[in-house]
Amino acid sequence: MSSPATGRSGTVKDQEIAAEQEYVDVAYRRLEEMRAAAQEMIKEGYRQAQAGTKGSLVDRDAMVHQAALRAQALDIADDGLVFGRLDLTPRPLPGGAPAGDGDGAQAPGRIVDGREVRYIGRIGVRTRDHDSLVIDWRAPAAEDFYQATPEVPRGVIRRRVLHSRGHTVVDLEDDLLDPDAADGLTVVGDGAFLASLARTREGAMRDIVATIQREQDEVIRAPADGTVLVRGAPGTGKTAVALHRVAYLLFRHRRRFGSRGVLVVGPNRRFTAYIERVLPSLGEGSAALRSLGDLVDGVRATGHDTPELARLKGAADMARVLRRAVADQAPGAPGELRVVYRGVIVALDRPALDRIRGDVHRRSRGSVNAARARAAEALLDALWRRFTDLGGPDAAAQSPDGNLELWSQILAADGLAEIDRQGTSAADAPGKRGDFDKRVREQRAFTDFLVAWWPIRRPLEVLGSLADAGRLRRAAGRELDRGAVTALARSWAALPDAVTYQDVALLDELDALLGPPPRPSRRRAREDDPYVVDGINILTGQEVAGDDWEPEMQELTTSIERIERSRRVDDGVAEERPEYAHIVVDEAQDLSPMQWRMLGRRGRQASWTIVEDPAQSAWEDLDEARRAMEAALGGEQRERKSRGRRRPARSVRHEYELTTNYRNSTEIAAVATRVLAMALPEARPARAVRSSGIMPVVDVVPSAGLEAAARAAVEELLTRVEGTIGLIVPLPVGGDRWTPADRERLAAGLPERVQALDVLEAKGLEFDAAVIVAPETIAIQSPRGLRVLYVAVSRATQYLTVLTAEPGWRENLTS
Ligand SMILES: Nc1ncnc2c1ncn2[C@@H]1O[C@H](COP(=O)(O)OP(=O)(O)OP(=O)(O)O)[C@@H](O)[C@H]1O
Repeated sequence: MSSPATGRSGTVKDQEIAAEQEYVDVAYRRLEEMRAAAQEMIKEGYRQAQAGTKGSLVDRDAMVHQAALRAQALDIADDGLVFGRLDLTPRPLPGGAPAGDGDGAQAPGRIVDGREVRYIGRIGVRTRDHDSLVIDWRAPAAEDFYQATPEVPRGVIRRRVLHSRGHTVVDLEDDLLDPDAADGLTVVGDGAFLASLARTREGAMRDIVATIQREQDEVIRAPADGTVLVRGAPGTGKTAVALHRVAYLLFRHRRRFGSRGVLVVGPNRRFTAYIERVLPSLGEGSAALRSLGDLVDGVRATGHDTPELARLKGAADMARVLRRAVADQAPGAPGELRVVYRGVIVALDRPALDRIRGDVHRRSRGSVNAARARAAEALLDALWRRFTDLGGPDAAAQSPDGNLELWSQILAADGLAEIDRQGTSAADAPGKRGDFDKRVREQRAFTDFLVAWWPIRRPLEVLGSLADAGRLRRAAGRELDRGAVTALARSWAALPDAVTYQDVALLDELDALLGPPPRPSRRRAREDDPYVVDGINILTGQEVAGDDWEPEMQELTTSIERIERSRRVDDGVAEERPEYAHIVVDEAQDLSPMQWRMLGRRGRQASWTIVEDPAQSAWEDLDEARRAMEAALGGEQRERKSRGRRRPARSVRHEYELTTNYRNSTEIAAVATRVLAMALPEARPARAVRSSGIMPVVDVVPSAGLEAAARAAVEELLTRVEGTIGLIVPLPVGGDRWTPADRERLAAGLPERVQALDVLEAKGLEFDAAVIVAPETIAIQSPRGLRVLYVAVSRATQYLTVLTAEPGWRENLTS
């Protein structure tokens, strides 16, 4: 029989802790040796470099890089290396479970007293003889730790969680899964897991490796292909699970995901700052973590649009508007082209030029900037046609030099460059197309026109040009009404200084339409290249290399540096848009169609993990966003193509629902459930598991006194909680109250652990205590106001204070 020691015998527990400490000490000693070996490898790499040959530099590069990664992973494991122990009925591992690339993937445990014992930890640790000391939590042999239940024990008799501080085991908690097989096993525990949920929040999310629950583990270990779609109410661990899944994928499929990269996308910068420590604490520093406002290199969103503007900017229609904007002529483009050929003036007027522009655009979608050469050829075609219509070839044949002098003067008077006279007397087939093209291309009148008429455009400049309401109206088509045009044009007057989160998706769309700026030309400057003017190739806008051009000798770099270099920023536009092997999208219910398009371009070959709670969505037309999501995942197309055939791996969908709320106390969850019932009567709330005995407070105060009451509530809470406090206010819609300046004033002089934020900024975050101001305002600020309020009231772990100016809201929230 097992000897339950819970609550009765501190001594038994102390003995158990001491025994575990001995084992943990052995693991740490071995970890120390492994760290020393990694350091030795780094030194060895540098020693090899001293040989100085290229080959040894490459070896050094690889060796130092690998060793540095290893050393980093070992350092990270230093805190709480071992956190779990399984005692199992001995049995073979499920045959041939694929081993990961990492340590300890298939390590069996040790046999002790007829039972198999496995220790689970942050990384795999083996003895010098390759016996397993600690199994990596992501390895197949660790699955039982998370998956076993009393109903399906999977051979597990006892599961033990070790709580440590640094290298010291401070507490234990056991689950007895198979009492019949537990003879002689001690079982201790006092609800440490639930207690850990009530811990103080320090403002940054922490990893949950030691306490991942079964339904969460299923998501973490879900297949690597296709799309994993995770739904769950606030606090069910969606974000935590998504991040642990990244660590799992990188461990089990290091080659596939490590080299092509994993992108984690969160709604805003505050959120990415909140979660940024989780992956490094799991030893994974290689995933790119970006907010929706930081996905385009060289651009940084500085604020949010009002819900109304956000809806306009996020709608799928905007893609058509931008396509038309790109096809419109650039600001300052000349309206007429005049060249002289052998004494004949040939001109194209605005309508003719517009037709040419339209034609070239139709053929150059996605590469508008690179189409300047095509535009030049189209202009030459049109000029030639015009010239032949004028009977030019005959005239030119009769009078090779014509009245060149006269036309030079006319051009100069118009501010156009003088034509180059050199070679004009050459008589090679005057009046023929080849001669015509050559001589026209040589004229500054032509080349200067080309540069101004088909400029290399940048996304920020194009979007900024739409601050001109006339220009935006031309691009708007039927997609935008008058009011929308005015509102949007006004919002873009702030560019390029104030880019919003929604603007970033539009900039990415524009970048995709414009294409990258033409590649630097490696063509040598040739005397006879008509498009090289003053050492610049005007088709590409790049300086042309001279005769002394040599391929650059690049210093050998680590692979990380090379990746960085390939994503270098040029003038606010990424040279190459990075594509990823896996993309994690958090708070996906809030992505607009335009944002989905932006992500789709980064994951054309990717598998996806999408995490969402439709009940928290601030987006009005979920169907439109859903269609955009499907398009981003490539689902729609592939479904059609694969009809009747096996679905390709990429389009496979795995759906999961998380059902337990680990954040809110049951008392706070009850308030959230009331708001959910108002927002979405048919929705199912998650089950909260921890009751605190602390009742939420709803106070009614006059509207004018809300700020003072909020300040007082925060000051009071500061005396009650040690951790973070969120002061959550309505959006600054209308612009006269709850502005960023107001929020700053509200938090002025308060400690850093108090954050004053608007309801949308609070998405995904959590606090020990939250003060929600004016729920009545939040609820009506946007068509989805009640869902936004639901987000706000589900942020706190311990204390919730709501301040309202409407007495009815006390009832709404509490009775
Ligand atoms: N298995 C677990 N063990 C310990 N803590 C957990 C566990 N699962 C979740 N948590 C904690 O619960 C809290 C909520 O998790 P998380 O923020 O991931 O939830 P969410 O579903 O993303 O919430 P929201 O929808 O509000 O963004 C976090 O503090 C997280 O660390």
